[in-house]
Amino acid sequence: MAGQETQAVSTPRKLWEHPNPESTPMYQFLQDVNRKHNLKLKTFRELHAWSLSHRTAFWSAVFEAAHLVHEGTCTRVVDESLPIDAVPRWFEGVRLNYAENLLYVRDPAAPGARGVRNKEDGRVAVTEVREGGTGSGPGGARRTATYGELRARAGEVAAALRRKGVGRGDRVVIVGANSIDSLVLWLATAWVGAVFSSSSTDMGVKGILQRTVQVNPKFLFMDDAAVYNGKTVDLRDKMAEVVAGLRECSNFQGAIAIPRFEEPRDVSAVPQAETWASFLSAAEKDARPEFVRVPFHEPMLICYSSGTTGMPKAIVHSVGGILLNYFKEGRLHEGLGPDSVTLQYTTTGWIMYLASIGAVFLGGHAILYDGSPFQPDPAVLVRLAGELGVTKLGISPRWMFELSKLGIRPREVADLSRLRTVTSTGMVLSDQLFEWFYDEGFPAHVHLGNISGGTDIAGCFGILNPLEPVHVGGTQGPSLGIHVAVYDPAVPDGEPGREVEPGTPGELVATQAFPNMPCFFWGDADPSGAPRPGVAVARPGTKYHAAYFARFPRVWAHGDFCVAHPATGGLTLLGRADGVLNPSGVRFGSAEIYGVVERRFADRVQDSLCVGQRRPRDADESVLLFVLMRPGHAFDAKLASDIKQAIAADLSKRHVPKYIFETPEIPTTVNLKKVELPVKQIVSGHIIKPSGTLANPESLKFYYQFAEVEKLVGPKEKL
Ligand SMILES: CC(=O)CC(=O)O
Repeated sequence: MAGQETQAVSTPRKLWEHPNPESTPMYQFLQDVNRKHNLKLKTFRELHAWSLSHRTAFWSAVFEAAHLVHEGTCTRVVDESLPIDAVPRWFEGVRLNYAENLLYVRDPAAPGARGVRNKEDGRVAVTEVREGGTGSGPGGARRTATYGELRARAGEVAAALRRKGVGRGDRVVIVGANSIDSLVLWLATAWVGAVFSSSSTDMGVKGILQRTVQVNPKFLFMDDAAVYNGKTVDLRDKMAEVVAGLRECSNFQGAIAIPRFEEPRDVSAVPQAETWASFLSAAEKDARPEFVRVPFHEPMLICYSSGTTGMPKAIVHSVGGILLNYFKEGRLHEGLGPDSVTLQYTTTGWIMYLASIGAVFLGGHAILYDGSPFQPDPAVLVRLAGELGVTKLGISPRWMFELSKLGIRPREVADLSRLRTVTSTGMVLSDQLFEWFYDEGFPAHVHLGNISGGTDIAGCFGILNPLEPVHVGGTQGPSLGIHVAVYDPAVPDGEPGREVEPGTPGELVATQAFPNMPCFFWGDADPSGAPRPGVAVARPGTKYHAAYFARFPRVWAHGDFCVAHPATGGLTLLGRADGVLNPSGVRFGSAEIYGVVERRFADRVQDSLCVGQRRPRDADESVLLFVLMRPGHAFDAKLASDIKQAIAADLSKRHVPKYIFETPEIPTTVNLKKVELPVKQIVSGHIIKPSGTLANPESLKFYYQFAEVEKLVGPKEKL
């Protein structure tokens, strides 16, 4: 597809459709809406259109279907007259608690005043699998917790937090694994009305502090060790450095070391640190505290944008927004429920951590995996999915790519008969991986859901739905209740945007408010810190507005470049908007180039990075493509020329990069997303300060020489 030209309207290959759509929660929800509102909606698209034109009715229906444990009476669902940049409040008058909703269900008939009953005590809620604990390798571990155990443990930690003075609005941070202990801490933090924030143990100290200092936490919890890629890492030195960095935080009271193995490590040499056991012992006899139910729009979770060039944004999400949106996505779009067994591969430092534990909210069983997805071998997650009867696997295109290159066919590795859904996010899912998934990878009955959204909305703009088929390429379509549109990228910043026709690429925007917009950025709205009990929550400030509303007035610009398919209505992501390539005025996404390299050269090229170069002296933008070779394969002029020819043939001559070079390393975030923006800035002549979010900041040094690319170009275009 070329730049701003319109795509030919041919329907891509159909890969999957639901054998019995009427059995799905999405269909049942549609019928409920029809009954209640005397409507005759038939299709997902009709339901989606209604969800936009009747926002109050739609979100009320989601609220009712979710059976949220709450108190208070909703005085207004939302002021529909407010534009999205007013960041309207939702469900005013409703108070609720995140942990309570994960551990209990609403039951007005239950005895007692709270109108709730336990989620079944004996049912397994979570299974933690540490790398190596998959039945095939030594040294690993598995643990499970039932709903009863989770409730007891979270209650005990909540009591300890209360005793230490942690309450509504205080921040508690963890640097920990995707483990039961981390989940227990999250539940306990939410239990007392405090705000939770997590980072992964593989982040560098600078990255952890760039995130954590911003939110001025009362306590840091940190694992005392980690396992990754077959290695055990002692984290006590890192803990000491993080504690030292947190001393500048006025609220900070100390660190608690969580034992990652049976035997806790001695942390007596870490200043201001105590063990998990000593932290808990102080509150041993305390009664489990009452849940602190907070207003719907009050903060529950802080996550961070990757901030590949500057400080990460500390994005604050509300308790109500998270719960309601997760019900909409998990239950309606993905069909999850009490019978579900989910495995979302993620660290605690990525927004997918929320999805990783989401099954607990819906009464299901969440598998928490900690470690490399390729240890002891690349089929490990497939075997685990078969063995534990996983019904939904959440994974990334990178994982599928590696399996496809290694010739691993998941359907031949394990019994995947119980698997219903595989979701993929983190990067653009190429067309060839869609085809691989059904032709070679997974059983035909599995629903492949390409999803896209992100940390900013703790959810998705483009998502799967069971009422429409899956075709090659893109997400199936928009998420209910979110008015997604594609705007003309040629409109200058700050000027009113205009929608482009389906088939024409542009910037992904949302035009109407939705409940899972962030409440504010920490430190942006209210530098003094937390909301105080009884005081209204802070409102978004200038950084928030600059992040989303500066591009087009009164419209949320998400920073993604995408195209809506004219025939299927699917939404295909083409890359980040700030990475859009624009040589000679032709705009296209880097994902289009990656698709060709992946499709045609994956046997030799492991990965690639494509950026635009525009220095002050340049009249036009040049496109630079960097390729990372697979071990044992050499880069040469012939390969560069073959890649150029393939891009010309598959896309157009105007897509062909001006230069192709070999690179020794591609910069990525700790969540393994490759990052283009710092490289784009570097090759355009800027000196940048790498953010602590990068997994390999040193890799950026290589790219500075390309600011003077003309001096480097030899006959082979190779360094
Ligand atoms: C849902 C997502 O979009 C997750 C991410 O890649 O940030």
